[in-house]
Amino acid sequence: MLNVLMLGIGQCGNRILDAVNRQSFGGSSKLSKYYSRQKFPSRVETLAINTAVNDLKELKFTAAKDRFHVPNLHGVGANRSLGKQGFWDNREMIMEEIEKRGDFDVAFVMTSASGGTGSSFAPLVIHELKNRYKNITIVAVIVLPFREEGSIYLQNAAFSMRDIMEVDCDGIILVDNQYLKRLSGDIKTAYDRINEMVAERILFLIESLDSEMLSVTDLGDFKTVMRGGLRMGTLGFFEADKKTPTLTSAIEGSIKPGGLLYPAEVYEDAARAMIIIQGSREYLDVDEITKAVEKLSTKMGQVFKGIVIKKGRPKVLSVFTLAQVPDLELLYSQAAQAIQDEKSRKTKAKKQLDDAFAYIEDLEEVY
Ligand SMILES: Nc1nc2c(ncn2[C@@H]2O[C@H](COP(=O)(O)OP(=O)(O)OP(=O)(O)O)[C@@H](O)[C@H]2O)c(=O)[nH]1
Repeated sequence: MLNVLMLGIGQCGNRILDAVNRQSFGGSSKLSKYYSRQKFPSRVETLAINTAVNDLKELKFTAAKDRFHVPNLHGVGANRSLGKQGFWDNREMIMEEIEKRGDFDVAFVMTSASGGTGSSFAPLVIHELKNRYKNITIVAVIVLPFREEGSIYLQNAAFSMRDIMEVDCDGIILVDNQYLKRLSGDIKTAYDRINEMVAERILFLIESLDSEMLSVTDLGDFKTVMRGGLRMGTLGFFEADKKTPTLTSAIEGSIKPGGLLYPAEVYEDAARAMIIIQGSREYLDVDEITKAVEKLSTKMGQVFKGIVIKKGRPKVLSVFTLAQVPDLELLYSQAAQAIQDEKSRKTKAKKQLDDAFAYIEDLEEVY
């Protein structure tokens, strides 16, 4: 049995974790957490961490014991320097809260890249986890901002992603708000929908890694995929319905833009992949699956496949890492421009104030 840790840090991370808990309680009743046990296949511990107590209060499906407020802080207002300081000041308390939950094989650390709390805590937490749990696999689930959210969010995203790569995280699963905002007109519904999509995919992955598979993929394979290419990638998903003509088209559907959490030309850009198919035995033709996956392997290099017998029409999850991420490069160039603009705005404002003060430089107040 896998021991899984799921951390949701900052508001965005907390909300995704709440969506995970909602789905794993198997219902939408606000009261479900009081009387039902989570339906995880593995031993899964969830913990929401935040500097803002109100963000934690807003959660509906995460038990009170799984919400940790870093004391004496009230959010860090998108300031990553304050966030890092907040983590260092409370490091032992935060890590104890995690460690008292026992040993773990794999951790998912979920956060936005662009706020203050999650984006500054996540790399530091990952670093601490790597030191304290020697064999743990750590995958960060990182939400990129809408590009029009402002210069501070953009610069935070750029620096926090670099910090996460530097702490030797096993891999990053990218979720792009900008790419996914097409799912809904208003922002609240878009958030909910995005969070549900992430939760559904991560739960599917955990369940599959811990299932008796007809064809096996395990945590080791997952780690190999995540460490491929740039060590960053994303997840795709496809649920077959009556209109899906073949299993092959369901597998191909899982790497099409509609099911991805981050824009990628999978055939062109993927470095390694893992395709997991779940469904009733009558739908799962192993030869067909093998052929479809082999076809993908010729384009992508290594592709692991997993087949899980589970009642229902086929559902396919694709996990892949990328060898190139042109969209991310664009985000970095936008961030660099935003930092320059911010700097020159500051210099200009300071000069204007200095010029104003210069008028009274040699004068005294007269009464
Ligand atoms: N997908 C998704 N994105 C969210 C959600 N809530 C906030 N975001 C995004 O997260 C970014 C802001 O980060 P937050 O998570 O709110 O910030 P934080 O880590 O709590 O840090 P501070 O508020 O600065 O202390 C923005 O890019 C938002 O668009 C959510 O529920 N879902």
